Amino acid sequence: MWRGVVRSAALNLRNSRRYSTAIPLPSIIHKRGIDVLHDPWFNKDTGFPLTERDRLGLRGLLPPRVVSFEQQYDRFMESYRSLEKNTLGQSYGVVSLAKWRILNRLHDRNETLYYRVLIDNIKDFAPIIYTPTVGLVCQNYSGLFRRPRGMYFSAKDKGEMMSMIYNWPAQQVDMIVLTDGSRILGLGDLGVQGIGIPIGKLDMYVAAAGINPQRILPVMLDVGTNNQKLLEDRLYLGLRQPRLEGEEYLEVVDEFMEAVHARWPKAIVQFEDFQMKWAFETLHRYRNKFCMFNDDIQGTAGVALAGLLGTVRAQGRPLTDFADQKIVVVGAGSAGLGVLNMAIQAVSRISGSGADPHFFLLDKDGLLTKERKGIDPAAAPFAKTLAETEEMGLREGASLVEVVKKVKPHVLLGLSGVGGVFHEEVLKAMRESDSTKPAIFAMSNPTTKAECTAVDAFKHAGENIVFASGSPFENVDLGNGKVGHVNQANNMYLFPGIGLGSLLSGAHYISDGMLQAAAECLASYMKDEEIQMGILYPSINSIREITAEVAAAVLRAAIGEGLAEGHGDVGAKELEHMSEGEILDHVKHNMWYPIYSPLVHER
Ligand SMILES: NC(=O)C1=CN([C@@H]2O[C@H](COP(=O)(O)OP(=O)(O)OC[C@H]3O[C@@H](n4cnc5c(N)ncnc54)[C@H](O)[C@@H]3O)[C@@H](O)[C@H]2O)C=CC1
Ligand SMILES: CC(=O)C(=O)O
Ligand SMILES: [Mg+2]
Repeated sequence: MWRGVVRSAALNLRNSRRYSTAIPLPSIIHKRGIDVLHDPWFNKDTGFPLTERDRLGLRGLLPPRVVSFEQQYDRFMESYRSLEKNTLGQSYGVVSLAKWRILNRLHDRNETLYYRVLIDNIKDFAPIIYTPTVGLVCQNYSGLFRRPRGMYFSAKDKGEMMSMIYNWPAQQVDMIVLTDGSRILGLGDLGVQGIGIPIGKLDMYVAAAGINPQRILPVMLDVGTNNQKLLEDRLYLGLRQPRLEGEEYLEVVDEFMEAVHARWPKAIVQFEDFQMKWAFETLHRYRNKFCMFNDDIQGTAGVALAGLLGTVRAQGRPLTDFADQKIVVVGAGSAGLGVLNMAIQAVSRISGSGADPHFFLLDKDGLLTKERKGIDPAAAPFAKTLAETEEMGLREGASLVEVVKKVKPHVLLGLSGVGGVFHEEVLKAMRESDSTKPAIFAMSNPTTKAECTAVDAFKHAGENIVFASGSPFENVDLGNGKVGHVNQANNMYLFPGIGLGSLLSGAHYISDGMLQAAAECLASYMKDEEIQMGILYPSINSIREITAEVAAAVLRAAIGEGLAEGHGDVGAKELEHMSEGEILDHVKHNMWYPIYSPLVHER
């Protein structure tokens, strides 16, 4: 048994060494003695070789035996597997928080080992450090809090941010994920507790894009919360005040962006889980000024578009038929509108025609039409005209069931944040779809907010559907050896590559062309045989490979548009002269891989 564990771990180590440099370069450290053991960036626990123990003043501070990295790895995995065994039969919440705790303790102690186990076991661990468990962690963050991670800028820090940013210990930061906690997954306003999302997203950056963990920065902008329960919670760790609004709010975000830009002008800032009004407002405000993007609007759009194009291929039709697909989008928020924007642009590109009438958008009040009172300006361009709805026998505010029955859509796509909104009647109505392979995308997170479960989708909508969800579900056993494949339609397939490609390009801003290149790369990644089997996205086990491809596509687009200025010692001219293959190699070469590097002490 034990030998088996060792063998498979060794295999994993070999497999994932693909993007590593053969001999690790030394890392300069300014600490000695016990401080080294307490620094998770440099700590190797019992793995410090004797010579290094001498050099860093560690002799006597550790038990005498030197344990190899592989042995440390196996020891952790054994503890993890026993925890799994010991918590069998307990509730989802108890088990997943226990798993999160054991990983979090390793994260806090030894980042090199943490990221290695994460990379090698990404399928098992992504659901813990990312959706769905990260949602539960955010909901319980104030109680779970032990050690800080990332930075917190609050409404009380106005006027101080330019100096505060220098409190961060790293010289260089490449990637920042920023939230104000106002719309955490489908869980609503979680205030300061939303910091779990930037932490989880940046873990995915390290695992998928190989961003060096010493160069990432999770950030919480605490401008208050409108969540009454949190305001009354005695453990709540954030500001106890209602959210700032209007100019007061924007002044805080402006000051933060200026401070980041002043210290790290080339850092990429990913906006994450902002409520819709601020998601769109900040994107418009900063996108030409800073190298930033909004993952919920732009990352999600690319992943959804890749899935939508996949469903056309799954029907055995050419991509030009995308323009004929009838798509019902449920949720007119930042994610749903982002998807519609990108899908409509894709229709124009593919078919050469203008805006397309085959998209139907619903929000909490049903079908959106031009008749809607007080329609949000961002949603207005997608509202149906009276003539269009009358032609379909529909009306303003028609229910989802009515819309599905009348439209017979090829695709039903949920980004509503409402669990179970694709109920039995809706799913059964999808059996009358005009598609030979109707597609159901239940993209809301976490699992409790998915518009339907995978089992219900295959049970009610039929076995010939293509199914995707934002959080992972197991494949569905359809009997007689048949399997209903579950895809994970999550922006994790794009944001790491968008971030890495943009970083290596050194572009001043992230253009539509760079984002489109990312989506197209993902869309063309899967082979026809896989698509025929309903597999629209790569396995999460190959997330490092797909991320390298996406990053290379983004970098190529930046070079093509003349936006690339280069990064580090590779300048614009060198990038321009690289072939496609060389660009991909350049990306891979820049992906950090967790191995212990020799530590050299400098005063
Ligand atoms: N799978 C993925 O990669 C991603 C998933 N999401 C998920 O999408 C969900 C929505 O995110 P945002 O658009 O940013 O939120 P949002 O709050 O901006 O928008 C939610 C929209 O859903 C609508 N809605 C609420 N109840 C509804 C109902 N019963 N029927 C139809 N529509 C209803 C609202 O009116 C609103 O238009 C969240 O659960 C989030 O986790 C978001 C980004 C990426
Ligand atoms: C995946 C993601 O970004 C969200 O659910 O908000
Ligand atoms: Mg998000």
